[in-house]
Amino acid sequence: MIRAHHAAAVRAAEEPLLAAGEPLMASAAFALATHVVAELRARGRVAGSVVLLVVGGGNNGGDALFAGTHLVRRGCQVHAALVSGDVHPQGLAAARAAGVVVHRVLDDADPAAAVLALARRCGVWVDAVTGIGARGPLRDPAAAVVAALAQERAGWPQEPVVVAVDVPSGIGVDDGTVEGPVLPADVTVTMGTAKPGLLLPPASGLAGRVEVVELGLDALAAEPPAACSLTAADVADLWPVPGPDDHKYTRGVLGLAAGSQAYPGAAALAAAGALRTGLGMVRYLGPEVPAALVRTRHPEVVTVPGRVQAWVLGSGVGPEDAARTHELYEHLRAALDARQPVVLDAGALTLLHEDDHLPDLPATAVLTPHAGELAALLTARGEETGREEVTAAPARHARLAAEITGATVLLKGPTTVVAAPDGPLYAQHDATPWLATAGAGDVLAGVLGALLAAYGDLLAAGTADGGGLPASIAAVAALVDGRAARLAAGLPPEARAGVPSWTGVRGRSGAPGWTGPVPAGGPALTGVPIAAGDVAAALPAALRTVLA
Ligand SMILES: NC(=O)C1=CN([C@@H]2O[C@H](COP(=O)(O)OP(=O)(O)OC[C@H]3O[C@@H](n4cnc5c(N)ncnc54)[C@H](O)[C@@H]3O)[C@@H](O)[C@H]2O)[C@@H](O)CC1
Ligand SMILES: Nc1ncnc2c1ncn2[C@@H]1O[C@H](COP(=O)(O)OP(=O)(O)O)[C@@H](O)[C@H]1O
Ligand SMILES: [K+]
Repeated sequence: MIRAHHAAAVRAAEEPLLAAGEPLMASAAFALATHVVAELRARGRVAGSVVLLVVGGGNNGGDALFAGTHLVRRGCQVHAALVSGDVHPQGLAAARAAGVVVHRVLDDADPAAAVLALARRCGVWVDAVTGIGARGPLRDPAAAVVAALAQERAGWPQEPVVVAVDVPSGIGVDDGTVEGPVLPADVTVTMGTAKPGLLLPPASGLAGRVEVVELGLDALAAEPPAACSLTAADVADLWPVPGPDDHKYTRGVLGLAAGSQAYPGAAALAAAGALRTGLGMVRYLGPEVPAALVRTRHPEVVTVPGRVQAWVLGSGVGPEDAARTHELYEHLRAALDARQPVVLDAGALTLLHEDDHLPDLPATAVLTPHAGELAALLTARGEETGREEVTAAPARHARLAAEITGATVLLKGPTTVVAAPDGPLYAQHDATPWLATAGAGDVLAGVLGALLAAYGDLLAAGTADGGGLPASIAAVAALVDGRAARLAAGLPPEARAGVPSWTGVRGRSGAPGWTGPVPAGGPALTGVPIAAGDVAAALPAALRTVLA
């Protein structure tokens, strides 16, 4: 699990160490320099490379200035552009003494142009404008400098190498929002622990590879993270594996009330996802057209009522289908009365648009909206919200919906965000954009429902919030579903797997003095198109990569 903590928690954990005289900044700076050197070495050579430090007014800039002293010793030519009038004094003195060339760009009529002219000669840009001390989006002059660098880099996406210190300056460190200019990083070297903004979208998309520098912030180990991302090892911990005494009822029975006369396919896709996740039985309840399709495609599925341990409700049900929506309502009431976990997808989400006919939901109810559905739900419940607002701040809106309804919310999108009314946020970036295809959500609902069914008796017997278990189950479902999508698309199972491959050193045309690294190129893996059924079919292969 990658754990991320809020800025305030990091400060609190640093306090006793700083009071005891621990040289945290020296450690941070050395680690930063080591990572810059590693990036340079991976791309060619270290000595002779030209490095730009973009230095702000706090300790984040201090990290970079001290790192600069190490880089000079490794033979780099290091320039520091000071974008604040008041930078870390000891860091500045040490940098000067070591031979870092200091540029007071604020004395220039156009600081952004001055930094840009300098940057064009440098193969590595170290973004040390702000870290956890940032308040709001970047302000000028730092904002103008960062905007100019970001624009320059957009034209040369593979050069220079951008290394962000702690976080890419300008992101919402605690919530992952991006409300002003940010320079996208190739690597973020983050101090002590990850920060939520490195995991949560949209800011997570600007962080590149994240390297966590161990600073011995022991106090954080005892605290629940503010946000986290599960990894393959967490799947192995949570995935239900049958023992010798298990039978189909102990393995879990999923009640599936999905699909309709108009959208029968959703029933078959959700069943496919559930069956390949592993459970005792899928029991399908619905009209004859989808029921017949499910029986044909999946003869294992039972289509008569009976005992279940969890439900998937609503995939493939349109809000105009009043009769089917009423059936969903009856299933939901019964599930809540029996304390059974339940997935509310698509048409079942509209049941929550009014709050006077249902009790507050428990966290064992998991909502699976995409951004549009979440915006509609929030608006119906008195929080006027558009789809774009959800996309700009997914974590905040998922949490809000969880607080309003009491349920756990799995918000679908490029990064899946899971929020319960309290506890950590989960951010899973395991899939591929090829997954954005009709029916993919139905498969995911089936995967999630099957996992909840396997944990059904435990969740029904436990506390109403399931002790945070429903949120971690939802994150695991997104992870495995995302991996299956990647494998189906012909991609390696891990998203963001390691450093992109770069080799060689060449000069940058029109950039005299350029001595930095340049990527060898070669097309990135794009993968191939997939249909939702392919994702379900790839689930066993995806599980082989995590349960072996
Ligand atoms: N406390 C410590 O000794 C350690 C701190 N560390 C580093 O120090 C950083 C935190 O340092 P600080 O608390 O000094 O804060 P930062 O350096 O993150 O930010 C504070 C500076 O940014 C400016 N600033 C704030 N908001 C701004 C905005 N919106 N636009 C433009 N400028 C803005 C402030 O005026 C101030 O100069 C961490 O992110 C980490 O990089 C590490 O060296 C580990 C040890
Ligand atoms: N850009 C993207 N990158 C990766 N995954 C995506 C992206 N956009 C959507 N997804 C995923 O694709 C699936 C689409 O589900 P959904 O929108 O419910 O489709 P449907 O309702 O047709 O089944 C979800 O798992 C979602 O998280
Ligand atoms: K930074």
